[in-house]
Amino acid sequence: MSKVRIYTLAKELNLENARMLEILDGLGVSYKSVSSTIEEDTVELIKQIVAEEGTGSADGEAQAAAPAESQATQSQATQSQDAPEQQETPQAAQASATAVQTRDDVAPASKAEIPHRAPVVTIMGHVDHGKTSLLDYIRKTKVAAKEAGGITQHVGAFEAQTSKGKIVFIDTPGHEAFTTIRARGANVADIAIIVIAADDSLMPQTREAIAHAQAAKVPMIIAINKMDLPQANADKVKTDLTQLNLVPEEYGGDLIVVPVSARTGEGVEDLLEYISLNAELEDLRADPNGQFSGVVIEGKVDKQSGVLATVMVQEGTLHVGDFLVVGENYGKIKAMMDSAGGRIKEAGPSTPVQILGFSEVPTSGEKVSSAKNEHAARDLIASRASDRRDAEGAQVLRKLTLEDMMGPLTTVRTVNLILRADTQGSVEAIQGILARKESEDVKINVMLSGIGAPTEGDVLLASTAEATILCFSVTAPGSVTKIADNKGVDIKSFRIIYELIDEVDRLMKGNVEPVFEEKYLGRAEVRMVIKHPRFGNIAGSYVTDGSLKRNAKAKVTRGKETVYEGTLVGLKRLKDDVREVQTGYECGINLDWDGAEIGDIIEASEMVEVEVA
Ligand SMILES: Nc1nc2c(ncn2[C@@H]2O[C@H](COP(=O)(O)OP(=O)(O)OP(=O)(O)O)[C@@H](O)[C@H]2O)c(=O)[nH]1
Repeated sequence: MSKVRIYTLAKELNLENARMLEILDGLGVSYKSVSSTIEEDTVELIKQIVAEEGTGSADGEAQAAAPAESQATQSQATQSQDAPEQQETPQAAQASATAVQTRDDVAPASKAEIPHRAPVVTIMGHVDHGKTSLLDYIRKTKVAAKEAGGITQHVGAFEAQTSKGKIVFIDTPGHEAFTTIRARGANVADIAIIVIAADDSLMPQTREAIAHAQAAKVPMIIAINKMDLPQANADKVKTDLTQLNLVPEEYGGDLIVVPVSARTGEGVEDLLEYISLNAELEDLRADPNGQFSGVVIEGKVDKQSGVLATVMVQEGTLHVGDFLVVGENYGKIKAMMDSAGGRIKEAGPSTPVQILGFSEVPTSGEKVSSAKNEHAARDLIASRASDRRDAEGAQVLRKLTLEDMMGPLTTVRTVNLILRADTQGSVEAIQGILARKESEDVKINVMLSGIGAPTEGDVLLASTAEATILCFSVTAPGSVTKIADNKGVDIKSFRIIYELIDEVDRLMKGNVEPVFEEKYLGRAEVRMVIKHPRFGNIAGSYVTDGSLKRNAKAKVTRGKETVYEGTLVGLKRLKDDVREVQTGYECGINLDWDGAEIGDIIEASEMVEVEVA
């Protein structure tokens, strides 16, 4: 045997994988991941280094006893730049103040001292490829049976105990759950397992699942399932993956591919081991003493208990009696159950808990925070409600700031696309042309391409990744268009390839240099000020030039001085709300400001996009 896998050697020498990679980096050895193989000479060299350092086997026991601690010390130097972020929490600040005196009863202070947490894993893949069976197998073999009761109900996640520690599985398979959570800005999963049946290889939903994981930048592990079947062909799956630019390790890439069978259990231990390895490399940490934050995995109404919500604790610790705030609702935790149905009093990071105490059913993906007491919970809700109102009111204003619309001009931009066409030939032809269009400033990212009409899944992906769906010779069914409209996703269909390419040009150009110009609309003179019980002051005005439009930018001048700049939030003509009032007419103007006085001039303008050649 001449070559050895990195993680096997790490195990043999009782070294953390991270440390092993450091040594390899120091030696200038290139590798793809911890499961890459290294030459025998290198192995010998590493053994010498470890022996000289006196790390590894010699003090292996100590390391094993405190892995978080040892890794912390090793990576302290590199991680210190991350530390300020963590130190901002009051707990952490307090901890750093006391850390010098005693280390025993002190809250973690810097990232390196924050304990590791269990990885949260999601399973995605094509229908019938075995997602549920795989989850069931893991649940059956890796979840400790509860002493009392024993009936585990579906709560949306479960904790598996493996030889490498705890792994938390989101047990709603499929990418809908994944995207719904992500669509709300939360990321729960640390690792995505993409299940591919060995007798079926890559299918449309496999591609979708891969695109979802890539869009979320969540590391993937491929599980080739149904290896027990005589027609299983793992090599075909691996070759097919390379066509998506996903290259398995044994072909020289860095994609981890594990053959498994959910029926016989073959390979499942390996899969769990790879998950733990990956988690170790990701260096997942969370502070159990920090400010609590979590995400709703699932919410439902139970006939007997009432509203039940499964929350994934991401940071801090939850206790029975804590007040929780979700959106603009709050609740007090009356009881907490772990995912196996046992009652618990507290729950730390990476723990899915079922909570009784919410009055409204929270939606998956909603973020959960805690409040000291009921009063603080109400305050938080009040401030959220007011922020929301401000945001709603400011929507028009926001449209007007160039930065918001364009972002910084100097960075490389990416146009995210989902491509749908009638045949594989068309897909390839379009992709070929698009590949030649990329420039230094604008990258084109075809997140997903497929044959046939766009699906609801495409729309979900497009909405989270801000992608445009381009169709060639296929059109979206009405149900999909409706969802796209709701989510603000553009679906564009073309019958001529070059029209589609023109659209891409437009998107690329739009992304690089949209230029906005302020266009004068008209002005009005304030003739009287009317106090309105609900809307504040209304400026009774006469339009002297051009026209005024609702939602236009407004500037109020008094003599030579500009006294206000903001938005014309409402326009009335004889008590009716109107969109526009022309010269020579009287109207009531509602600004988001109450200071207008008789004689003031209100000038309206709007920002318009200028075509760039
Ligand atoms: N032979 C064999 N059959 C399997 C294996 N895993 C799953 N199956 C079978 O494949 C079928 C589909 O399995 P499921 O676990 O329901 O697949 P799924 O991906 O969860 O399907 P959906 O929930 O419908 O998306 C079932 O009949 C399983 O018994 C396996 O490893 N070997």
